[in-house]
Amino acid sequence: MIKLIRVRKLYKSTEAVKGIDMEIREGEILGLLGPNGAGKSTTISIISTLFPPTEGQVIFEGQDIVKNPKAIRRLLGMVPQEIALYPELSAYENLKFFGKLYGLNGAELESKIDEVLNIIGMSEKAKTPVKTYSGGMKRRVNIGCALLHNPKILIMDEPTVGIDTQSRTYILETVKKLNREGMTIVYTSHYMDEVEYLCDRIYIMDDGHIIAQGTKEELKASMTKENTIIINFEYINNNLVDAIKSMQDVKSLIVEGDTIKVTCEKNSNLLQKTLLIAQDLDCVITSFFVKEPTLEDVFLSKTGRTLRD
Ligand SMILES: Nc1ncnc2c1ncn2[C@@H]1O[C@H](COP(=O)(O)OP(=O)(O)OP(=O)(O)O)[C@@H](O)[C@H]1O
Repeated sequence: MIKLIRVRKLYKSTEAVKGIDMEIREGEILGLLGPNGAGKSTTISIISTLFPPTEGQVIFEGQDIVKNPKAIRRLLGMVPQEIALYPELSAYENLKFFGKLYGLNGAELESKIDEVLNIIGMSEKAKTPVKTYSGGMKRRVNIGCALLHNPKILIMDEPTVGIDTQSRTYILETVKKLNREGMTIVYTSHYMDEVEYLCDRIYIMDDGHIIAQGTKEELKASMTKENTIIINFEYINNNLVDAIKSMQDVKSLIVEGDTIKVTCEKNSNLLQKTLLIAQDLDCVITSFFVKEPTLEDVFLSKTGRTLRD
């Protein structure tokens, strides 16, 4: 649907995006995951034609939108990171203002505002000034403004930063629902769990580069040759710890209270062997599980840093 080809963006001396290739496919929720300053906002601003790249092409249905931004503008909804609302006006009045900017009027505008208020769950508070809303409610109205003109593609820049859990859940479910109804969504975040929950495919960005891409399953499978097993015992003794440590393929072992956390080579049958050792030493296991790698682990393995560093 949209292809970025060797896109680069310089702000004076800062190279924010360093020659990236990216594809957005029709009907998907695409995630851009990366820490602050990775280049996510710059990338989606270029896709939204807010400004052109310094170099590179952005192709939408055969047309280079760097040269012809109008080819995509009416089809895009952009939810900016900053709240862009008039605080003295109500949700209804803000939506009316933005709807008119999109060329909507009269009964069509009124019915669209009703529909959007319903989608964002703000019908009851529609007539109260925005300045009295919680952060989460403001974010929801911010999203509503981008939905008025029925965009085919919705681009969201960290839409859940600094809000309460209830609004966050509401926003995530709204994104899923919009996508189920056919909207293509580009979702940027530095929250790994949100991207993991929502997105079909993910690009992980860092320092202006794409450092990994794929479905979450592909990303996790590609990053690790290790498994982490967590075993809780009724009681741990030194013999048990020594016996587990001495097994081949054990890479690290951490004891925390009556819990042992073992990292080992993938497919090394360590869990079975550990269970046998515990049985031999009469150590009672109360529970155990194999920890799945997370997207945080992917980022860590590629950069040596956590997403929050
Ligand atoms: N208008 C600007 N002028 C100069 N430098 C900028 C400008 N906008 C962004 N940058 C720099 O470009 C780099 C990428 O920023 P960008 O906002 O695209 O990253 P991001 O991943 O979206 O992070 P954040 O979540 O903090 O916005 C950063 O080093 C940032 O300081």
